[in-house]
Amino acid sequence: MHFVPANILVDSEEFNLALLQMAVGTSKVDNLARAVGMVKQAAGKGANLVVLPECFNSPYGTSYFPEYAETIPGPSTQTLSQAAKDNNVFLIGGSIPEKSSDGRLYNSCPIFRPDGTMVAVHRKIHLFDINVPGKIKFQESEVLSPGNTLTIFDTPFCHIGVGICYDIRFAELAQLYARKGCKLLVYPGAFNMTTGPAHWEALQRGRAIDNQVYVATVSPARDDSASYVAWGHSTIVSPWGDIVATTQHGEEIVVGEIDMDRVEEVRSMIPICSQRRQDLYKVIDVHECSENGMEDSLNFYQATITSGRWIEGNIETQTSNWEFIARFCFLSKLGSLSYTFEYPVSYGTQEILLYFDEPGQWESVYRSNKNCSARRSVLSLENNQVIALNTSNTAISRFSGCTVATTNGQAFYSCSGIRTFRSMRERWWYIVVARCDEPLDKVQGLKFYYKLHLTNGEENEFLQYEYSADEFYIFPEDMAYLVAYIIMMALSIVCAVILRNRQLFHSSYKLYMASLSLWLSGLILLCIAWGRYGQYGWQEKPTEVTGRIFQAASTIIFILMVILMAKGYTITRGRLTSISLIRLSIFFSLFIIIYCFLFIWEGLFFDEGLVLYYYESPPGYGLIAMRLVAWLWFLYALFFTLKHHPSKRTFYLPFFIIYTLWFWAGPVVILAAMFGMPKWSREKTINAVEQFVGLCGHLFFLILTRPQAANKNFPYHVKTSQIGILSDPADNDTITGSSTFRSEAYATSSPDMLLPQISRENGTLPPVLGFALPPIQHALPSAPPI
Ligand SMILES: O=C(O)CCC(=O)C(=O)O
Repeated sequence: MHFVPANILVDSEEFNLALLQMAVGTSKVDNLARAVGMVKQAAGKGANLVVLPECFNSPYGTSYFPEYAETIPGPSTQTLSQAAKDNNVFLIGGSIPEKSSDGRLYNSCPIFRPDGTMVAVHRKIHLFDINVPGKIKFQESEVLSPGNTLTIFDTPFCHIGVGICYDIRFAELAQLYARKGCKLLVYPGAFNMTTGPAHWEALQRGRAIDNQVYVATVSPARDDSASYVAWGHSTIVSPWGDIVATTQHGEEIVVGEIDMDRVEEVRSMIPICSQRRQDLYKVIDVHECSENGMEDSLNFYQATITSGRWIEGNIETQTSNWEFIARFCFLSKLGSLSYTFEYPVSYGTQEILLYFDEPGQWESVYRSNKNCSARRSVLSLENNQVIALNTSNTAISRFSGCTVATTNGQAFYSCSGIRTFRSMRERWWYIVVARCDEPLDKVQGLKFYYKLHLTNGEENEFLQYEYSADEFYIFPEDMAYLVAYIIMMALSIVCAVILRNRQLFHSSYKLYMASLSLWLSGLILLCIAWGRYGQYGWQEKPTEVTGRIFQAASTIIFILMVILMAKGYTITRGRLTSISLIRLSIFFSLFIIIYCFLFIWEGLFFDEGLVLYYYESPPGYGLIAMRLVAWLWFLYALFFTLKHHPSKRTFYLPFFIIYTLWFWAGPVVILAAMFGMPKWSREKTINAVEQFVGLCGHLFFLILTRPQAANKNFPYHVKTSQIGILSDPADNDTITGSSTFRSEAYATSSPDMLLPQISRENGTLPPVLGFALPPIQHALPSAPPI
């Protein structure tokens, strides 16, 4: 299996932590070699987790950072990755000056698993800018930029939160780490000879006692000749606040045992977690906070809000004790699910169940008749597919990150945690909340608030991080089409102006412009929706649906235009028969109604658990059928128009071929995608094809109707001002009747009356705005006077 939560390794209550208080010099190569040697020694001492100090590959100081900075991944992280792998240890790589792709510098801590994979990089969040007059002045922000994210990673032992040096002064960060389930906080640091003796140990013990977690700090060894003299004293403090292991300031490896039972013991003796007055104060991770945020988190509503890769909602059921809440497609070395759940303790133990897309898993339970226990039984506890949301110390509860809080006299479980997923191919995971141990005679249903954040890869991977893998590339696809459409819009406006000056700006061309504008507006909305989704992780459904409604309207108008032109409207005839108008009205009303049904169906009945595409629905099939009926109508109309006006075939032949392909391309690709394509590639493929088909439809129209002399297909040869004259309102209802233009209306043979601007020498129209209008093509018998 390629997609394992990181903590599937054998759970362990105790592990050995080694702090490498190493001497750092001016040679990066020597520093790296020294670090590798010390990692090996620490592993030899039985360490499972090894930590390097802040700035271990470069001297500490703002003047050194630009010179020593390198990219991540880069030479230093490659060396560390190999060291972690060679010694089979988790390795927290202290910190190194990092140069990012945009040229900014960060103080960054890379973290590695025992297989050498880099699982996270923590960029120092709080920059060390202080001024203690006469003692020390330091201004990291002169050269460094701050990181913007909290960093927690999974080990088989516990979740670990990471900060760098000055970060330890911020109690809120440590509180959030603890609330998110961390039982060990690690701070590579380099305090100095002023603040070191005064605060180093006190801060560390404070963070440990406040949060009842282990805290470890790791300093470089002291070098009195350096421009910045480090304090040393790397230390491990227990949740009780006592020193587990420490040292002086020389180079040394400090090893201490971390015992998870000690955390639970301290927490049960002094239960500050459950005594917290969250009704009076709260520490909030702002990235987790939507507009309503945590303030509403203890209110329970019937409604479920499911939006984007941040997913938030409240569920309360009367009888059901197994509720599907979200799905996500992972494809990365580092997918993650961060969760917050809150629910009344009186509801027993609710569990998170994680299913994946194998036949024996999701397919065997969703919409099946199995009861809750049978559905739960397909999951593997060893693979951490069940997370019991309570505070007990069993294997499935221990890492749930739950505490008990009391609000208005009612006790609530408040749980926050992270699970990681690694996946070599696109794989869906389905998240369910259930309560299967409930006695059958006393079904109470479920009641919980939830907030999930599902991500793929590293946070700086804008095109992937917030997107489910089935949605990768939709945003860049749409942006590329947007550029193409903006160019096409500009060209179309130029052509429209030329045609208008020539009095050839016909209704059919206006329909084209309307369709183009709607498509472009829809595309802009889609780009906004997908772009903001990628940036913030909240799917902007209303913007996206409005974009799609605009594009649906564009398609309907375009089909109307194509059928009208096939009927010869504005080309060989000036008006439509009343029967035609009635037929068109009925057909297009039906088209609009079916589109409305599609959007309503999608809003009300779309079943996320079945991974359907919105065309896989009765209205979706109805739309495909309508498109094919429209094509038959188009054929029929074209046949009669060509029969009566064969001279127009230079326009109608390419028109027929291109728009036949246009009518068929969408349905064929949609059906092929529905029946022959993996589910995770459908949405992006159909999106690309829909945009491409839309683009081709508009582009070919623009090409066929471009007002240039070289355009032999140009369809319009009657002025807009003459349509009224040429159409005889008294006449009705037949395609060949006098509602059609008389053939001479677009013939060269009546230049004086109909096309007075024609150059008498060569039969071409004079150029307008640099374009020359096409030559008149039809040499028909001389015209009777109108
Ligand atoms: O907070 C302090 O006193 C020292 C912090 C420091 O040295 C650092 O952030 O690198």
